[in-house]
Amino acid sequence: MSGTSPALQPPADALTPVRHPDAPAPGEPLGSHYAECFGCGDGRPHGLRLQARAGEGVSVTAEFTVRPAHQGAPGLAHGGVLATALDETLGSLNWLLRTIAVTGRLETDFQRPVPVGTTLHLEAEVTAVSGRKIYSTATGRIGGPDGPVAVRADALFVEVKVEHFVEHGREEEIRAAMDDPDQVRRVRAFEVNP
Ligand SMILES: CCCCCCCC(=O)SCCNC(=O)CCNC(=O)[C@H](O)C(C)(C)COP(=O)(O)OP(=O)(O)OC[C@H]1O[C@@H](n2cnc3c(N)ncnc32)[C@H](O)[C@@H]1OP(=O)(O)O
Repeated sequence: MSGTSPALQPPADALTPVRHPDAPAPGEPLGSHYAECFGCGDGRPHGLRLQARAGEGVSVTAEFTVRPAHQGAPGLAHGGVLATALDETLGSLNWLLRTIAVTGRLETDFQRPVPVGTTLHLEAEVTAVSGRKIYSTATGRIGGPDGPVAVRADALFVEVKVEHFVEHGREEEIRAAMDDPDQVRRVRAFEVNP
C-alpha cells in the first residue's frame, strides 16, 4: 500500500524549485555535511556513510550499503535505518537549494525487504516550494540504479534559521562545530549559505 497524506500535497500556488547558481555540478559528490552525522559522516562507526552526488535540477543520487550493524530482523535492514537513508538523501537536497531546512514530515513506504550487504541506490528531488515549505520525494532501489524500488518516501522539509541548531543543539557539539577552523566544514555542518 502506498499513498501520500494531504499534508504532503503542495498547494496549488507552490513554486517550481530553483537550483542555486553555486550548487555543485551534476555528478559532483556532495561529501559529508558533518563528520558526526549518523547519515553521512565518517565519525560514526555504525553510521550509514551515505554518499550523495548532485543530479540535474534540484535532485541528488546516493548510495548506502547495508552492514550487519544496520539489521532489524536477521539478515535484513532495519526499517528505521532505511528511513534514515531516505531522510539523509532528501536532506542533502538542501545543499542544492542553499536553504537551511529540517525534516518536518517523512512518509515512507517499505516495498521490498533489503538484505544485509545490499547497496541501496537512492534518488531524491525537490518537487515544489511554498514559503518555508520544501516538498520532496525519494526512492531507494536494489540490484542497481534501475532495479526494483525497495523503499520510497515523500517529505516536507521546513526552512529554519541557523538559530534552530544553536538554540536546540547540545552546547558542546554546537561549540565544536562553530569553532572548527575549516570554514567549509563550519558552513556545511549547518548547511548554511556562505
Ligand atoms: C543540516 C542538515 C541536516 C540534514 C539531516 C537530515 C534531515 C533531518 O533529519 S533534520 C532532523 C529531524 N527534524 C527535526 O528535528 C525537526 C523538528 N521540528 C521542528 O523543529 C519544528 O516542528 C519545525 C522547524 C519543523 C517547524 O516548526 P516552526 O518553524 O515553528 O514552523 P511552523 O510555523 O510550525 O510550520 C511552518 C509550516 O510548515 C508546516 N509544517 C510544519 N511541520 C509540519 C508537519 N510535520 N507536517 C506537515 N506540515 C508541517 C506548518 O503547517 C506550516 O505551514 P503554513 O506555512 O502553511 O502554515
